[in-house]
Amino acid sequence: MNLTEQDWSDEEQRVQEVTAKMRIRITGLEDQVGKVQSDVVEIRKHYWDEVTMDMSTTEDAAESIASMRQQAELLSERERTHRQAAVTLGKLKRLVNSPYFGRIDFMEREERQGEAIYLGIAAFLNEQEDHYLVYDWRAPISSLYYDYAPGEVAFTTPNGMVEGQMLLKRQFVIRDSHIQLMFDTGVTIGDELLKQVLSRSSDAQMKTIVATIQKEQNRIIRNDKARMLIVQGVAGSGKTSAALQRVAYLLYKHRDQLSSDQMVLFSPNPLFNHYVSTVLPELGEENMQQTTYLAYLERRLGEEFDVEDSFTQLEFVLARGRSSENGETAQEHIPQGDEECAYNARLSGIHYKSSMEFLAVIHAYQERLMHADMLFNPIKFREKEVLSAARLVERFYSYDPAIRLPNRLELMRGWILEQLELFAEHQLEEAWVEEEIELLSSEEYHLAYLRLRKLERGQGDTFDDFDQERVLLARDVIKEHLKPVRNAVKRLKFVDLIGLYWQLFREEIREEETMHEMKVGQGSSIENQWSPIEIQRSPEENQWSPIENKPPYWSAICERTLKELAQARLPYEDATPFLYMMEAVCGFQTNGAVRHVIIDEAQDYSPFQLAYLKRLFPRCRMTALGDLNQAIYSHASAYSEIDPIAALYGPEQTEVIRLHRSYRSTRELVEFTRGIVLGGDAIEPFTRGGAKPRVIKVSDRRSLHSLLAAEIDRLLGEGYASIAIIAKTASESKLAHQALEPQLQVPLGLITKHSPTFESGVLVIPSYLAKGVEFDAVLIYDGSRHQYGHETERKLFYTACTRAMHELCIFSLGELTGFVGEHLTDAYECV
Ligand SMILES: Nc1ncnc2c1ncn2[C@@H]1O[C@H](COP(=O)(O)OP(=O)(O)OP(=O)(O)O)[C@@H](O)[C@H]1O
Repeated sequence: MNLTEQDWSDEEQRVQEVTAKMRIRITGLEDQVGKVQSDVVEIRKHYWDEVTMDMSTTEDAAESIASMRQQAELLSERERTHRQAAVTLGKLKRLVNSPYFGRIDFMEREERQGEAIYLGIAAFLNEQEDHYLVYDWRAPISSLYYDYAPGEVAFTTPNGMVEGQMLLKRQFVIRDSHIQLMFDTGVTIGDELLKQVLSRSSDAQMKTIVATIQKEQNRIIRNDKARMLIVQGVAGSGKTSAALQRVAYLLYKHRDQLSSDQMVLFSPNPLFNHYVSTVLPELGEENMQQTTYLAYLERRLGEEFDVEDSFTQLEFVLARGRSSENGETAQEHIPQGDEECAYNARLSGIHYKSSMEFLAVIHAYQERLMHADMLFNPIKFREKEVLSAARLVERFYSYDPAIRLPNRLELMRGWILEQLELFAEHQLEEAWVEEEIELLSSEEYHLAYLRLRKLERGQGDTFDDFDQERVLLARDVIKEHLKPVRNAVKRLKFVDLIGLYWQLFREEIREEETMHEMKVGQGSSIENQWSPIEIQRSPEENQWSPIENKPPYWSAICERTLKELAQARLPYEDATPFLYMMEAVCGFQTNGAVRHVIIDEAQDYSPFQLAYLKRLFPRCRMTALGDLNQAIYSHASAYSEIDPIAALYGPEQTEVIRLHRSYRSTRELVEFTRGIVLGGDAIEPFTRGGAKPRVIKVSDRRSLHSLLAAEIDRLLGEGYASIAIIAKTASESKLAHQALEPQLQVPLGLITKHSPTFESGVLVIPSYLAKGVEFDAVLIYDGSRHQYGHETERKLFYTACTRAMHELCIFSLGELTGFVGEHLTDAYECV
């Protein structure tokens, strides 16, 4: 389809006309924003001058309040107008540079003439506001651009389906208000433009893809039906991109009911949060809430526990077989004997505690606690028991057994607070109270005296001041000292949650590990006490355990769990089950305000974690984006066969969309990386060509570092802006950074799990932190069999290699990893 000179000139003229109108609108809006801004300043400055305050009579007071309200309303109306005008101005300023990227000529059925529809990142109307010069890419009619080639087409509007013919489809690249590229296309979105976009240099921030959204990605973006939308997409297939455009789409479509703070994105790490944070603002939308699952766990459990993060857990798992990563030749270290047992036990524990089976165990346990086995911390005050744990248990089971656990605890809370009141009365004559009163300052005495006078008012002179004052002060002292206990009771700290979790693993506890040795603390408040009592049970009851099918290494799992708990440490695999059990007992915390939850890298969540999130956000729709080939954690993945995750809301409410085409990397890179994983044949490369990956074998670390430095120089010389040296672990990254930094002419960044952001340039990054992000060139620090030898490391290696957009180079200290099998010999160059 050849474009004529006339076409170019007509389109260029239209761009000039439209952008001229935009400029006029911008000038008008700038004036308006300036004026409203000064109105706001003026109103604020003279706020009280305009308000008449007179409280002498009821009428005057009412009038004063009305005048105050009027002034406040005026201010907030002006502020709102200012905000709206500023937002529109921002959008127009972005539009004027590149007003649109696509055109479709659509002729509705029964009509005789087509209409040219121009699509941009925001809508723009003519002066009379009765005709769109530019349509928003999210408008119903715009879906034609993404879903169809010219021919018979249809789109859905709130009033039903509209059918017709697409007569023309044209794509533009417009910069600085001039057309740079323009072509007509016969396919949905022409590959030419996409190729051009993808061959750009990568950035430390993700870009919007609205001009080149692919048909299958559009299905994700515009899906409005599924309660649970699961996307299984290969590396680089645009899952994150589609998810972000989806957020923008939903905010547009439901703009009257949905705001950005009702949408939450769960990212793999804080670095990623920063990486995606500019996409929505670029589209003129506010960012949704962004968090990580880890940050959530930390918020809920961090006060009481040292919660392990997922990266530390992963580092533990990856440490298999490596005792030293610092030496010239790292020693192969195979765990032996007890050490091996401990390693395997942890793996088995990680797997089991993340499974739906363990979730079912907690449900069964919850049922059990309705009738037996509940544990409480005794209520203590000044080292003495006010209420023993046995007394609390007795009280708990005296309530109607049909009452749910959280409601029963609610009743318990009220009862304990009453008991504390009675207890306080009995303390009035205690010697410690007298001692505390003597230590009070004269100011506190004086305050007590004033309060006493107030109490005595109107009661004659019958009081004995001295006695009354003493009682008053004593009450104050007791109240103050009991405050932490009362607060702890209000927060349900009398429930022995640690003991309850421990009880799940109790059978295997060895005799000599008595309760006393396991106490967490010795403080005087119930907050830091852990002293569960033994409950008298019949022998049959004692044998009860909710865990029927015990996983391998069960007794070692129990032992480890107990030891960690005793030190107030919560391994990552225990954090979610603990939280779930805690809420099953004390009541689930839910967030009903959030309407959309987007989970990126969903394959890294266990079925258990997703079940927890479902509970946490009961009114939300979920979008889960993942790739089983990038499941790097040892726990069961919610994405294994997609079954566990699909079962979450049931088949009627679930939709699965698969993306097979990879856009990030060149065809050569995809042809190589897909050979690393099993079933990789289904991964389709996009037709952007480049150099084959290179493999460089070295015999020692010294040559590794000098060859790496030379490769970095070469890549910088080629003009690549972002180059990552991907090491397997944090310690390997540190080692690489230390060795390479002195050899480079440019700054070398080191990314750790604490890094909040990253910039373009050259950096060293551990493999698991590179998830979700991309670089122009990737250098695998050591892709040897020694580093990537175990089957569980295959996906980590694949994830690292798939971060590259244009170039990939694998260095290997010794024999190359077996994941690059013989079938791939032709797919790379050996240097
Ligand atoms: N339709 C598109 N138009 C332009 N670029 C695209 C398109 N789809 C994807 N891309 C680009 O491909 C790259 C990979 O996209 P993205 O990070 O969203 O993929 P992903 O599936 O989340 O990857 P991974 O699972 O490997 O992290 C990005 O640079 C993105 O901009």
